[in-house]
Amino acid sequence: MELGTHPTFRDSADGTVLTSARAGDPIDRATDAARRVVDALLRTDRTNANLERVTEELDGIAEHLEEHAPAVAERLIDMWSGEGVTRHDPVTGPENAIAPPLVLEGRGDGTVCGTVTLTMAYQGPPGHVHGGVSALLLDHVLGVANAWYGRSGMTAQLSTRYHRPTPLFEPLTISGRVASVDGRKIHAEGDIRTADGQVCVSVEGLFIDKTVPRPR
Ligand SMILES: CCCCCCCC/C=C\CCCCCCCC(=O)SCCNC(=O)CCNC(=O)[C@H](O)C(C)(C)COP(=O)(O)OP(=O)(O)OC[C@H]1O[C@@H](n2cnc3c(N)ncnc32)[C@H](O)[C@@H]1OP(=O)(O)O
Repeated sequence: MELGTHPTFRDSADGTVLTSARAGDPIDRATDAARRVVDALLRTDRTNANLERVTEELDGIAEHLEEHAPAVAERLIDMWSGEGVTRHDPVTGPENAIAPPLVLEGRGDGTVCGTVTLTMAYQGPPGHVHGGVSALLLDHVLGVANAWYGRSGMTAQLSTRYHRPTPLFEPLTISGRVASVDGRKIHAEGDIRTADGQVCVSVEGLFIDKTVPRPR
């Protein structure tokens, strides 16, 4: 999706979903299964006697997928075309097992937001979200907020304030918006809140309008 075709708050309805739907496609179902494996590996008994067999089976699955994979250069072109843009990123991408995945909606006031519950794979301090993961989520949400506003840019600076530990296993609302634009400089801000509205993390980001060419 080129930015020119990306929905903005001026021409799209409040509540427009800005991320790719997690569909029933085989790739989305396989990626969901991979997320489940990551979580189960973190939770399973460390002395589970079947871990050798688990390793062999997972290696077998990886080998099968690799045998059916086109060259990286080819995939890099294909994944940046059409809806691909929002299918593979590490925050909202339904095809990326690293992504929670976060679903984002655009609001009529220019804000984008989404709710997500993070599990063990995203842990930093005991029972809480890793600070780098919070920064990753917010960086991306600000990027999508820029697109919803009608601009796009590279992150030049992301100032992050951690107000209180961010809980795992609880719904978190992540939101972002453009605060101001000054030529090529896009100032955006956002935060992560608990269900009762407590701010855990807030960010201010400076994005510089610059188009990085996509592989062709
Ligand atoms: C991504 C777009 C996708 C669009 C698709 C739309 C669909 C929407 C769907 C989904 C959204 C996806 C959302 C993704 C979000 C993720 C974003 C990232 O992860 S980005 C990767 C991490 N960031 C980098 O790798 C940057 C590395 N740095 C650079 O490339 C350059 O330094 C860059 C582009 C930031 C600036 O370089 P220069 O050469 O273009 O511009 P100069 O002249 O240096 O700066 C311009 C002005 O900005 C100031 N400036 C630059 N960097 C600054 C800084 N760090 N702090 C303060 N000011 C800075 C300068 O002082 C200058 O100001 P004066 O015009 O003189 O007033």
